[in-house]
Amino acid sequence: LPAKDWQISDFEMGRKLGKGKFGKVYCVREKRSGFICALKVMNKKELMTYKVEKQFVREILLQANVRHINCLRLYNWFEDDQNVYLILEYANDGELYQLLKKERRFGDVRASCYIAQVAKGLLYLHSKNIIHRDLKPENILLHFDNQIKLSDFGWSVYSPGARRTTMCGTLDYLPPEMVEAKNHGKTVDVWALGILMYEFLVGRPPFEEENSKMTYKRIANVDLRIPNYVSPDAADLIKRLLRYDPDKRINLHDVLVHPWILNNKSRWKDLPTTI
Ligand SMILES: COc1ccc(/C=N/Nc2[nH]nc(C)c2C(=O)Nc2cccc(NC(C)=O)c2)cc1
Repeated sequence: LPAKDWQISDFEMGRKLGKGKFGKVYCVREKRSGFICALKVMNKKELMTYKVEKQFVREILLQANVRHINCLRLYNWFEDDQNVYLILEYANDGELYQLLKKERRFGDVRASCYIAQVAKGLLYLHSKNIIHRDLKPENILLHFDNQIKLSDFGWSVYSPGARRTTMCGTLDYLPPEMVEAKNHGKTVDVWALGILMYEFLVGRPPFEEENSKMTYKRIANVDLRIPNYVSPDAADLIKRLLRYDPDKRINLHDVLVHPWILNNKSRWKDLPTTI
């Protein structure tokens, strides 16, 4: 990363955007240039207790080299005695999760607009041998004009021979090969794209159960139930994404030319931008 040493006094602190897993995020303005960005402040002691320094280093190394319209930029980072700071791209409309909660579920036009951009972001990451591995509405940020930004690369891995890690938080997005602790590759993100698409259209992930044993079971059996209000094209793509066998899952290039994407593309420009 460029040598320029940043420090907290280089920034005017704006509103607190929210609390991430290991730190707080603020909207800030860089004093000299007036540039608006997001500053993620992570307490060093906390990082130590949670033993996530490795994850933090990984987040920096991976995201610093990521340059794609659908991936949130990490411009730089710096530290002082108490904290480490990530200087991140600012996405105006925040977590997609909030919009999904508000709307309950998305129609085909909005869902396909977002799924196409997530697929493009994943294609780019996979082309750089980065597997995201933690795709979920909370990790997707919205910018003007319904622009999607994949964020939170703390769980991503560089090498294709991805190490199996225990997932904190939701199990809903785990594919069978992770549930059965087999080795896994980029196709874990294709499975997660299927979960995300189902959640956009139905308002909840497909294998959600009140306890994790049940969720595991339903994932391992790909016990998929698609409500009949889901359009046939959408149902077809969901089934092609949520294939048990990773090698049988549709690839991300074919997602972008699937009828559900092509038939809705012309109406993306008419989508109201989230206020
Ligand atoms: C509470 O309403 C909100 C509306 C918009 C935002 C915008 N966040 N934008 C961001 N740009 N770059 C980064 C990194 C972020 C970010 O982390 N936002 C964030 C962090 C933690 C929680 C939330 N919460 C929500 C609702 O978006 C957003 C944040 C909060």
